[in-house]
Amino acid sequence: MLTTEQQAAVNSTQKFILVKAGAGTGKTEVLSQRILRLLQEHNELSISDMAVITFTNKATENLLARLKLYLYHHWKETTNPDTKMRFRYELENLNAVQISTIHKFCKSILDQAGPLHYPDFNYAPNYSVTEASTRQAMDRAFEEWYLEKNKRNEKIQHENVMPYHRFRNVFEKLYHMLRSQGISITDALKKTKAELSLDTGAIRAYKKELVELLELVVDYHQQLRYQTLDPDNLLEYCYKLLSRDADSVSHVKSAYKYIFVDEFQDTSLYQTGIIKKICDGTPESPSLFVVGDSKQSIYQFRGADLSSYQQVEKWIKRSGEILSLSTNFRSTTELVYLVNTLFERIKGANPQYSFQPEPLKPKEVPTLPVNTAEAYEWIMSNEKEGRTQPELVAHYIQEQLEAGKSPGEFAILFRKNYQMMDFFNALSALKIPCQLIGAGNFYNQREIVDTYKILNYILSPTNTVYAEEALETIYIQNDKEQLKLITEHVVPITQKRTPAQLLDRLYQVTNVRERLVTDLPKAVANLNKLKELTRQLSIGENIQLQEYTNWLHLMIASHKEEQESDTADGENVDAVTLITIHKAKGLEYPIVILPRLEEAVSQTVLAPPIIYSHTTGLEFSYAPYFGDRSVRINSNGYNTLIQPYQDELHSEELRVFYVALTRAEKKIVFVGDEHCPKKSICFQNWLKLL
Ligand SMILES: Nc1ncnc2c1ncn2[C@@H]1O[C@H](COP(=O)(O)OP(=O)(O)OP(=O)(O)O)[C@@H](O)[C@H]1O
Repeated sequence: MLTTEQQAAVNSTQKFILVKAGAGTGKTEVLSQRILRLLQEHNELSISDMAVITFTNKATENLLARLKLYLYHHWKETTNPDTKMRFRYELENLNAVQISTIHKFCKSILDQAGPLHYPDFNYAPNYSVTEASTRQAMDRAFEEWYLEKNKRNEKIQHENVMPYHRFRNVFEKLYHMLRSQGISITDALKKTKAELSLDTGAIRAYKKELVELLELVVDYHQQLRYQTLDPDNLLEYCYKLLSRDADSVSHVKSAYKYIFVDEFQDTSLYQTGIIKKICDGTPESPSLFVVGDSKQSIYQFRGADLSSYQQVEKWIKRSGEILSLSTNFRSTTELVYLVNTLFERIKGANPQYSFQPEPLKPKEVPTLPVNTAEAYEWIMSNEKEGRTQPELVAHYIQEQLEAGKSPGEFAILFRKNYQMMDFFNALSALKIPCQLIGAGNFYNQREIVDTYKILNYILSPTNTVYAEEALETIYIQNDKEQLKLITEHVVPITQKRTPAQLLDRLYQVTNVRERLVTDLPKAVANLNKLKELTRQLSIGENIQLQEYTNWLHLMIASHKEEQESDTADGENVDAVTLITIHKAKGLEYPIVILPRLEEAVSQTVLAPPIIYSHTTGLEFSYAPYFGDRSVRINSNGYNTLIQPYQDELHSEELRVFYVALTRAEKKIVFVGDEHCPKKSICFQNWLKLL
């Protein structure tokens, strides 16, 4: 039974509606019920008159399943033959209607309008969507720029602070960040150039190089984009198209009478722009129904922008209706109180974080004092002494299964993709049925990511960050002697061997395959596969280790989150689910296990060499590559930017943590380590506030 608040959202007759509410309060539920109500009340309406935008492929599946169920029930219950026929038709059409991610929605608009030829954006009739064009543009720009510098005998300032491959890496991240956040690169260049005239000496030289490279990359990317668009382009182009081409706007308006957006807190600047172009308040404008929770905005790295969400909120406040829901239907009273108390305290201790705790109401009013300790338990590892988290968790689940629980009740939620494999292997070793969601991609397996880390070390053995990262890998397993072997036997031959030969050498020197083959045969198979892929990659191309490492990085990064379909993921099987917190958004599980709570955001993420200021453009902080790395060269604006930047990163971590905790229906199992440093900003230390 819907609550009064929920009914208000389902039945509101306003044209623009925002439902703003915390986790588990039924936002997706009211969105689905509203669709059903509209179909029931308007005989002429079909679900194909609606566009439903979700955030991930997983969320699309989830919503489709709910709609299918409601349509089916209505079809079954109705006695009116016309209605029966209509609902049967709707059910059959459900898979063909526009229920999709924003990327697919934009693609459908571009496909309908294209091919197009504007001076700053165009695309071929048969364009494909891939990440490859960014890499190609980057390759060409770097190659050309370095050549040109050499030809003119000009010194490259960045060589003082980082080797070629690292510079490329840093630059690629910068370019991706600017584009995914919808920052106009023309503006970024203009602002940086304006500051450049105020800078002097080395700072000016560094900035000048960044500007030169950015201009080149943009130029090449523009040329390549005719045939291949990347996911960021889809949103950018769709926005530009709708801003300039009134016919395209009219076409979308006539195609849809209703637009629904789930998880609107993860909207980006472009997405907001697209929605506002379509739902512009004119009589032909489709109605808009959006649901969101600012506490669950966790896709900043892909361009999610809370200020865009807040703008839409203001706009809907003026032209429509804002509704809220307060009862959490997902979790037990103890869990609801736990979440309320914990986030209130974390925010109290860290007022600088952009996170507004809003207490949730439990579905049943408690009569006795609520004991939040019943909502969770702890598992403490001691990784240093070999009491590892994957093993402890696997044994915990085994005991629970012996006590009568079923595997399908458990979900292990991870902060990072690469953390999953060890747990999967530990569960498999105990023959516990388990399914990995969305991590079935080769390049994100731990052994491949570890190979990338080792290659970074081989390329820059004096870099302490790389050395630390290398120690943690499956190659080294914190054995400094192993690292020494690599330094002595692999580092000196980097120039003389192909990447495939170097991998072979690395495997031999570290004995990695022999050490892993019994416990992790799949990891060994993957390492062999990587070597074969590498061999094929170098055939016909004289590829150097630096380029190879860049390529590997791109493979890992571009498969990072769900850009591509992940519909092959198993549904409704009685198995323990292993999934990232990001992918679990919108989903729910009886018992949630949260491992690796002691892991903090890495220093490389917390202090990136280049960041962007909306007033002064690109700002940087570099440590000299040779010599004393503690003496940094910072551009004028970097120091004032970095603290708010880090606060924002930690705010996002807090939101990720909120999403994780609110997935649970009955219980949460926290998994931390006895050696978690007291001062580290991590989930484990936040939990001490309980
Ligand atoms: N009125 C209700 N009565 C019983 N159960 C409900 C009611 N409303 C929602 N639920 C259930 O509560 C759970 C959470 O609902 P839903 O997933 O729609 O919440 P949400 O606000 O979208 O959550 P999140 O923000 O975490 O994605 C679901 O299992 C849903 O079926």
